[in-house]
Amino acid sequence: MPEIVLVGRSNVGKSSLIRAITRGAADVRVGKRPGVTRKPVFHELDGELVLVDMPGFGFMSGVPRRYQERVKDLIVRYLEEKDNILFAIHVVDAKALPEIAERWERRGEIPIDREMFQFLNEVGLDPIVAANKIDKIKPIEFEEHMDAVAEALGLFPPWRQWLDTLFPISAKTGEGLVEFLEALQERVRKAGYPEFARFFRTK
Ligand SMILES: Nc1nc2c(ncn2[C@@H]2O[C@H](COP(=O)(O)OP(=O)(O)OP(=O)(O)O)[C@@H](O)[C@H]2O)c(=O)[nH]1
Ligand SMILES: [Mg+2]
Repeated sequence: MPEIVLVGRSNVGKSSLIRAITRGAADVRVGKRPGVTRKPVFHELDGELVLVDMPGFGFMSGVPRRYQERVKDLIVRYLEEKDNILFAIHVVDAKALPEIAERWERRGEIPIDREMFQFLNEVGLDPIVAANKIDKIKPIEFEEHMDAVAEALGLFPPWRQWLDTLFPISAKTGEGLVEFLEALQERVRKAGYPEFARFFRTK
């Protein structure tokens, strides 16, 4: 069965986003603590398309580094080996990402989200980015903040150059959800499955 895979750091809202885009049709566990989703979770839509909720990668407080490494390896191997993935949804915490990326860069490291985003592009998974939790960003800071989100992913600002790739959204308030659903419809059509657009109806 064709798959759409959701990847992202722990606690960014991957499970919440699945719940939002399927409007409760998928039974999804959402957690207060990072690391709630520990294995890929498969949500079948009408026995035709699978949404795959991957475990979160990156730092999680209270979780051994060994485990974090294993999760990252599992995700990379999964994405490399499967040939039925239509595209990937890369979920980021739009509020937290700029500061996290800056911390990595100050240490002379490549931010893990930039690395993942590049990897998804390299393996041809045509990633679409859900910049989640925008309800936590002050409206007056929104444009500048989204530029920083783009930059953290290695996309040159202004972020509005990337309107077909980067989608500000809140799984909590539903802001940006319609635009994101429309983009998913477009993506499944482009991938050769126009009939799957019905899974992403805007109402
Ligand atoms: N304010 C706000 N909180 C959100 C949003 N989306 C998710 N959350 C909260 O963020 C926390 C993590 O959400 P999950 O959906 O479990 O995140 P996840 O990416 O699946 O996490 P893992 O399974 O640990 O990788 C929960 O407390 C959610 O309620 C959002 O758009 N805005
Ligand atoms: Mg989860």
